[in-house]
Amino acid sequence: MTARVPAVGVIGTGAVGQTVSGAVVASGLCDRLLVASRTVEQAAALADDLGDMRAALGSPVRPAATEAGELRECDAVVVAVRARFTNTRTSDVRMGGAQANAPVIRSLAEQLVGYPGTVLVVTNPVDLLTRLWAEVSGSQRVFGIGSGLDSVRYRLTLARLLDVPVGAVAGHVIGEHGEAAVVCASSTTVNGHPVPVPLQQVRDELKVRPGRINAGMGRTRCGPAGVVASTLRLACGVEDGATELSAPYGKTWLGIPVHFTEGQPLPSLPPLDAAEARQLEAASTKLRAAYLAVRGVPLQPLPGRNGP
Ligand SMILES: NC(=O)c1ccc[n+]([C@@H]2O[C@H](COP(=O)([O-])OP(=O)(O)OC[C@H]3O[C@@H](n4cnc5c(N)ncnc54)[C@H](O)[C@@H]3O)[C@@H](O)[C@H]2O)c1
Repeated sequence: MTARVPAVGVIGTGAVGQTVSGAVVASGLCDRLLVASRTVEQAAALADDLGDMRAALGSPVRPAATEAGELRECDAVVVAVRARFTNTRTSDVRMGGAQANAPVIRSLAEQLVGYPGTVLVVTNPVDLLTRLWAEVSGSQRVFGIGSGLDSVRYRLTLARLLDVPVGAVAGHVIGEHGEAAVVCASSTTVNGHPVPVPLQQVRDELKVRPGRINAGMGRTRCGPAGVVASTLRLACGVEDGATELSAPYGKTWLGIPVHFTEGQPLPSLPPLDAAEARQLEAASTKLRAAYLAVRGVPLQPLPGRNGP
């Protein structure tokens, strides 16, 4: 196993990009952390701030600002960009970013065509935009962060409802990172034993939790950053294990468990009961249709230099 990864890149210096970068510096994952954003000023500012963190912690990670196209030398690149738009949706909220974010993802993926490292896409709607990045760039190791966060929230919620330690709970949320998420209750265990899952209470919490975090502090950032940081460790071969990632499945891309051994990914679907299998098929149908619209979004000039 690799002790420390040579270089990791982060594109986007907003809430998620900042928190991911801070987690990488604090954890000492890599030798160099290269950050890029819409403007060089944003990237330079984050690199300076991370430099302060590095000095305070004595971290080995050396941060530097760069441009997205220069990230080829990195072992892994995290994509946490967001176009400037106002999301007016009250349901299926993540889909609200499809038309605005697709041209940005397409443009960045074109700058990294054939990139051989791992790409972790965070930008929503993540299942569609991960697929878009993979198809535009032709890269083979492209995964989306989303179902891993849903699964962490599921295990936390179930542990609270059943009054057991979270580490005792094993279970997945797969499918779409959004309204069509599938809670794999039938294969969920506590200390290795099947348990009755209070599904409605779980679904209610999964639905309101992101909105509650957003309402309280503007954006969700620590949860996604934690999932990105742990996935970087798996994908870069620092440790073996599994997490739920958006990856090719059947005729679309959606969240499924992926097991990494020395950085090599192996997707594997958990056993599903009939209702869960139907829900997964519905998610797949929804994402296939939604992707057609995203793929048709033409490349537009990048947004101006004002704003986030
Ligand atoms: N998948 C998940 O689990 C999950 C969780 C939280 C957030 N998200 C998504 O992650 C994305 C980022 O969220 P955020 O809160 O950090 O957004 P944010 O608005 O705080 O930051 C977005 C960043 O992207 C940068 N950016 C915009 N256009 C760019 C371009 N062309 N090139 C480079 N950088 C560019 C902006 O300058 C800004 O630094 C959003 O789409 C959000 O919905 C996903």
